[in-house]
Amino acid sequence: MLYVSKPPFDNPAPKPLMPLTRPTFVEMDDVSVTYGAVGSELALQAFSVRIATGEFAAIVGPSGCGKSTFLKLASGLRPPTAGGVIVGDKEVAGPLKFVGMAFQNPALLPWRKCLENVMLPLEIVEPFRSRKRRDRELHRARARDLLKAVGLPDAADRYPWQLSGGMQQRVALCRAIVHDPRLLLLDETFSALDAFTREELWGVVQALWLERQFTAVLVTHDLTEAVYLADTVHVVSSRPGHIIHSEVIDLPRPRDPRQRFDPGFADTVLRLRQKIAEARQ
Ligand SMILES: Nc1ncnc2c1ncn2[C@@H]1O[C@H](COP(=O)(O)OP(=O)(O)OP(=O)(O)O)[C@@H](O)[C@H]1O
Repeated sequence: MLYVSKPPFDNPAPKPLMPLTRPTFVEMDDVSVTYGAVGSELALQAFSVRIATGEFAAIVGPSGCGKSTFLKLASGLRPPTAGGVIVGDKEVAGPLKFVGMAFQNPALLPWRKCLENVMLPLEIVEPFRSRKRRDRELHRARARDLLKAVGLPDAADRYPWQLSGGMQQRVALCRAIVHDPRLLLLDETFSALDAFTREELWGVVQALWLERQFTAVLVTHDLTEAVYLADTVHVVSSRPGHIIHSEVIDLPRPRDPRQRFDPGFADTVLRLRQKIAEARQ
């Protein structure tokens, strides 16, 4: 059972802890990660977190506190040095097939048209891979439908370099979810975009998440983005990172970017900012 503080929108002070009843999907207990020789570069220490199935969680914290390291653990790209990492009821023992990832850089393959970029995971991840030849047209339709869903109906036959940065990031989001991942990891996915494009992409991600109901974890430096998108925001201490504050964001869905000007929203952002400032001291 996950215990987090209740949303504060009617009151600037955090409310007492309350239970979140959905089953846990990502669970880390007392995790440490050391890079290099033992003890030389301790990135995470005593890091514990629970993220519920279908939840949208955000991880925020000072630069270098271990946010990306957390994503490597959750995706199975890196084992913990100590402690346990359970995702989807199983101890993580290697890269997980049911994870989708989108990064700050869309990292699309420039020699492939957008449709073929979106289809890439279907060529790698089972069971799609084995059915690649037989289901080729179905896979193309799947990718094409996703491009339509994110507002890019005409991008399928264009190359990434023919699109704007925001359009490329939409294509990257399609690629991240085309294989129906149970867990979507977003590593500063919106941080290189201009303010308007970023807001548009928040809406795109929220709509995809509401429709498909995967578990999502967003790592970001943007507290407004975290409060706007997440059900729960976790604040990580400075290195070696561990969670020092967790807060439920109880705004109704679907959320509207205009809500960020509400006093309660601003109070929450300010409080999280204060927590990060304390973490840096
Ligand atoms: N491959 C590596 N080898 C050695 N040290 C590393 C490696 N990757 C990360 N680190 C160190 O581990 C710590 C945590 O890094 P990480 O990238 O997880 O932090 P972060 O919170 O995502 O940083 P930022 O907010 O700046 O992106 C940092 O001190 C970093 O220098």
